[in-house]
Amino acid sequence: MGAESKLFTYSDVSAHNTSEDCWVIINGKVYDVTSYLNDHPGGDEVVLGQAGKDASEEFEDVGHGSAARLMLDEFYVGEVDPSMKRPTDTMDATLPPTEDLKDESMGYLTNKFLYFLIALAIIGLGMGIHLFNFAS
Ligand code: HEM
Repeated sequence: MGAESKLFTYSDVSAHNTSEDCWVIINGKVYDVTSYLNDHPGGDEVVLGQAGKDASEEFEDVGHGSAARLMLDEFYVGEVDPSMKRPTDTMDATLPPTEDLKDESMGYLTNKFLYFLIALAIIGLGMGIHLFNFAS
């Protein structure tokens, strides 16, 4: 532990996603729970559903007691590289540009409508002058 902890990226961990090789991330720590799958009181399926992923929320939601928390040490293999962003964070980060694009296309349409109005006004003005000349 400590300074010697091994650092993994999210994609390193995601490669361990089977019942023969099952890693999960809980609160920034990486655990190899392969040997525990069959003994898990909540069943192997729920843990396998989180294999290779960040299971922090699921682990906390269940309200695991101190027995479960103490047990985690046994399976500890390292930490998630703190410089890495969670994949979901990266996905969220792509949302604003998509919104920007939408805004831009809206702006483009609004501009077209403005040009159309200006053209109408010029034609209207031309016709007005024409009619005025006729009248006088
Ligand atoms: C990966 C490390 C995990 C360990 C070491 C672990 C350990 C345990 C232990 C010891 C219990 C018995 C109750 C307690 O002490 O709190 C338990 C229950 C349970 N666990 Fe986990 N668990 C892990 C992950 C998960 C995950 C990721 C989920 C859900 C996605 C999960 C779902 C459950 C459920 C639903 C129960 C309740 C079972 C019941 O009371 O019938 N566990 N777990």
